[in-house]
Amino acid sequence: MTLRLAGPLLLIGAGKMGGALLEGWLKQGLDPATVFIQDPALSEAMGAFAARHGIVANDAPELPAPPAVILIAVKPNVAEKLLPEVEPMVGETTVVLSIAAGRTLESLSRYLPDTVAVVRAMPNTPASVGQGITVCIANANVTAEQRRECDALLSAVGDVVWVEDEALLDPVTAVSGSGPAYVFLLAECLEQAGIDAGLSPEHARQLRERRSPAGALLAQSDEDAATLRKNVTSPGGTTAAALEVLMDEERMKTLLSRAVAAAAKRSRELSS
Ligand SMILES: NC(=O)C1=CN([C@@H]2O[C@H](COP(=O)(O)OP(=O)(O)OC[C@H]3O[C@@H](n4cnc5c(N)ncnc54)[C@H](OP(=O)(O)O)[C@@H]3O)[C@@H](O)[C@H]2O)C=CC1
Ligand SMILES: O=C(O)[C@@H]1CCC=N1
Repeated sequence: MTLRLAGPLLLIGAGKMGGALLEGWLKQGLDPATVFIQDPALSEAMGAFAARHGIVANDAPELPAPPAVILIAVKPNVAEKLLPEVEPMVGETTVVLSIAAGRTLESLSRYLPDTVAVVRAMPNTPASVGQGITVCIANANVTAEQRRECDALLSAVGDVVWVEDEALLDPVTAVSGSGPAYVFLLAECLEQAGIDAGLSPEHARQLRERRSPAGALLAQSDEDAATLRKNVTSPGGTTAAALEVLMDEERMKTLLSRAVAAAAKRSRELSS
């Protein structure tokens, strides 16, 4: 189904995540004429992307009507400073949708009138290929229609989960928001390890590029990750030798637990 909103979409901050979402929405048929980008420091690539699609992008785009959705996709510290500027753009039916890590509903609402509808969401960059996951929470002003619009936008680029407990957003940020970076780090490390083991950089890269089907298998299989891992591991074989290094004394598990705990802690710090 083609993605449509009841009014314009104002994207404030078209960087890596805002850009990834926009790419996903256009792929899902969102009319670029309804999208406006406000970003004083648009990258050359995003500027060219916007121009190619005929999207108005500057530091103060003129909108034909109050926006249905104002998407705040700037860094968390910028989001806070920006909110007083956002206030005059909010129309009667506008919902302010923020993806800023750690920015709570309370801190987002602080600079807006009490009646403004605000949704806090945590997406991830696989949204650009329609395979993201976003976890959201709405404040009490969000109407069923506004929730439907946010849901439509976010489900156009992947799965959407609504929660009632805002504290969940910290571990969600640590696992799914930041999670793609851990997978990319693994890919980087594997590529380098291949080179260290004697592969040419070209071969190591080629083999890395072929690894994404493992993600597809994990997504499509009825088996859990541990079973899929065991399916690769022949007793006494090569995988077992590698996993002994990674899993000895729960090394990998401990390292990832520490990494996720550090990210969740940082998310909580950003809210204060
Ligand atoms: N990247 C990710 O995977 C995810 C990011 N997020 C959240 O999304 C938000 C954006 O992150 P990300 O896309 O990575 O960051 P980026 O820095 O890539 O994007 C932010 C963009 O906003 C611009 N900007 C700065 N000030 C303003 C302003 N006053 N008005 C409008 N635009 C402005 C930035 O310019 P400049 O570069 O000059 O500062 C940049 O182009 C963050 O709050 C982050 O927590 C959430 C989930 C995942
Ligand atoms: O690194 C960050 O703070 C943001 C939030 C999740 C992914 N990127």
